[in-house]
Amino acid sequence: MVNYDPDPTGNSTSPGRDTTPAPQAGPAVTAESLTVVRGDRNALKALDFTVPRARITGLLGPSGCGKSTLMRAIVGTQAKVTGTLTVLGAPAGTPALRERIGYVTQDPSVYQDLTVRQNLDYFAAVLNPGRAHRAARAEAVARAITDVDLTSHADDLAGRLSGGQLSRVSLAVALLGTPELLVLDEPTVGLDPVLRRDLWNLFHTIATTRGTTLLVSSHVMDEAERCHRLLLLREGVLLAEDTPDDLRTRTATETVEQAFLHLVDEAAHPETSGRPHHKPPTSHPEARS
Ligand SMILES: Nc1ncnc2c1ncn2[C@@H]1O[C@H](COP(=O)(O)OP(=O)(O)OP(=O)(O)O)[C@@H](O)[C@H]1O
Repeated sequence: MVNYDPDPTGNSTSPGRDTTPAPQAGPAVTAESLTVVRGDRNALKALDFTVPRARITGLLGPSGCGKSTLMRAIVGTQAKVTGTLTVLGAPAGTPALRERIGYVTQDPSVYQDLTVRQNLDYFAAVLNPGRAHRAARAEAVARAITDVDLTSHADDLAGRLSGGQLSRVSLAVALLGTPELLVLDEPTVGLDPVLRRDLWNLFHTIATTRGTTLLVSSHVMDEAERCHRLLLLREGVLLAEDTPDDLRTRTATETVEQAFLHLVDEAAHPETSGRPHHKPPTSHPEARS
């Protein structure tokens, strides 16, 4: 443990040519020898990586590889973290970081018996209380509802929304505070292809126009193509930290999924490393669309 606060209670969405303005400062997240113990095993094993500012970094890997654990460490809710983890210039878990980070977990955290707008009004009031901020709150709520495309459901009870709609309400809550870092744990699970595309478009808009850093986890490998950078994780080990293009080039593969499988094989059989897989293997069992 070096700098982690142990008690944190306190139509294409592909990035293609990267036209995002250059980030102004150092990385949003820097990890050195980041290790997390969960139960009797290491869920994350001595990870070194950075997350650049104002970009979308995809955190990809199969179920159970440690994606949520890594996100929890970054937002400061994970116990038994060792190594160095610096977030927006401060040790992860520092209380002052809370209002600078938006975190959406896999479980929608909204009140089922309130409407979408009432939920957002409530969280806006918690973030920015007082009569003097009423107009600013109303503006923030209206913008967040538009951002996640829930205008037509604004007055529906959250308890009557679909899973995908509910997760968009959670995202809207996270957007209320205009966070510098947005950490999204599998935000597109259960969404139809149109909504997934729209959400990825939104992520790009947020990164490009607001300069927000996004860390987005997924185990759907084709979503990797929509990220500026990737962290590929397997069994708590970082297999790669690269752009999708460079990853494909260096593994001589055509898709990030093939690149992932190449790296898995390479890690298992280092003696054959350097021998690229030209032929795509059958679909990875964890990949789903
Ligand atoms: N509460 C817990 N206690 C002990 N071990 C846990 C706990 N939660 C998760 N783990 C273990 O930590 C490892 C990483 O889990 P994690 O939830 O971070 O994976 P993930 O990549 O986010 O998976 P998924 O894609 O299924 O959400 C797994 O081996 C898991 O079994």
